[in-house]
Amino acid sequence: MTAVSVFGAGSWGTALALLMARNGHSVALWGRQPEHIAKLAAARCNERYLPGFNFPDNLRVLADLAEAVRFAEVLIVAVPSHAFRSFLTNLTPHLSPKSKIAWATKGLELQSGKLLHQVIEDVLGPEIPAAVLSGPSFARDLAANLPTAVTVASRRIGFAKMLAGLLHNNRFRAYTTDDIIGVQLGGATKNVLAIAAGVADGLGFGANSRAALITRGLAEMMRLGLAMGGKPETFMGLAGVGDLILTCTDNQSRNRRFGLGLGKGLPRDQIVAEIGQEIEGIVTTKVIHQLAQNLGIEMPITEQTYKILYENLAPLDAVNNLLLREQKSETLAC
Ligand SMILES: NC(=O)C1=CN([C@@H]2O[C@H](COP(=O)(O)OP(=O)(O)OC[C@H]3O[C@@H](n4cnc5c(N)ncnc54)[C@H](OP(=O)(O)O)[C@@H]3O)[C@@H](O)[C@H]2O)C=CC1
Ligand SMILES: O=C(CO)COP(=O)(O)O
Repeated sequence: MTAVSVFGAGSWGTALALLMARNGHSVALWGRQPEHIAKLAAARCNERYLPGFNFPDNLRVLADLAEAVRFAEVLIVAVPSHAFRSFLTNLTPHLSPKSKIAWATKGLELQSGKLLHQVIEDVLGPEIPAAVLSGPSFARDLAANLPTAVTVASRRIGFAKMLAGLLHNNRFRAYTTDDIIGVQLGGATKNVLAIAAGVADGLGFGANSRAALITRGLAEMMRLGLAMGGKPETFMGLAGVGDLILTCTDNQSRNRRFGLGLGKGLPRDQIVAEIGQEIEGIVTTKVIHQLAQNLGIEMPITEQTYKILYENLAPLDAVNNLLLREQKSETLAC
């Protein structure tokens, strides 16, 4: 039995806390709003973000950050990417020399374009053991104990294995790798492509378009990922094509639903309000588009998604822009 603290009491933090508590570990789930945490404590369930799944006795909820850090050496961050650096800064004074940090956040830092392990190095230094968890995994499916497989990446493979061991059970497989860059870029880029897939479906373009978009989206993900130092096999694995397929094809995805709304012509504010949860791909589209420009990498689907989100391009015009591109070789373009 190991003590683990999970930070961020949204849908994903709650699902991960549930998983590890069900595995018999002693788990603390921290959230930033004392009123929200009081409701979780009273209901023994997260009615706001993950209704219908009761907390086991070995899952405690906390609103005190220092107490949550003291509770465990293994700390798992599940706050959105826009809050990542500020959250780490708040965490710093409470860490012990034995603290190990993992994150399940999918995204990059907007202002700097940095990967989140670089943000960890900036704020916590290079010595702290660090690992990322990613892959095709909707919070509700995990909470419902439906079979799920993910990837855990760390440059310290011993820590990756330890974390995978905390998560692993007969319904949840956690594979390990040292490709911390590829795993993060897969998880970030798929959210942009899920918005694009939603747009295509919202426009009523159907199954052929969706399959083409996923496949050419994977080519974009790989071009960027390889240029930034990720390994090809990572993009062909759970954290790459696995999560891309999941998020582009199932309406549990908030990024896909956001795109669906845009494709149907609904006002952006209305879609965001109706979803009522984090839509990481909105900010990530901006970051990935900037990275692609800086590195001179062709990412046409990302570019058109960027234009829809940030330059008011009509979704139909964005699709036409993609279809009207010059004819080219499929493999050379990758
Ligand atoms: N849901 C899923 O299926 C999966 C999500 N992820 C990733 O997990 C991350 C978290 O998303 P998810 O849980 O789904 O989002 P939700 O919208 O379900 O919850 C977001 C949570 O983050 C909290 N939060 C927001 N800002 C801050 C902050 N500044 N400091 C601390 N906490 C903050 C919110 O708190 P409050 O309620 O107080 O606003 C809320 O608890 C994202 O990067 C997402 O991509 C990864 C895999 C699966
Ligand atoms: O990352 C996820 C599943 O792997 C969740 O996707 P959304 O953030 O689009 O809901």
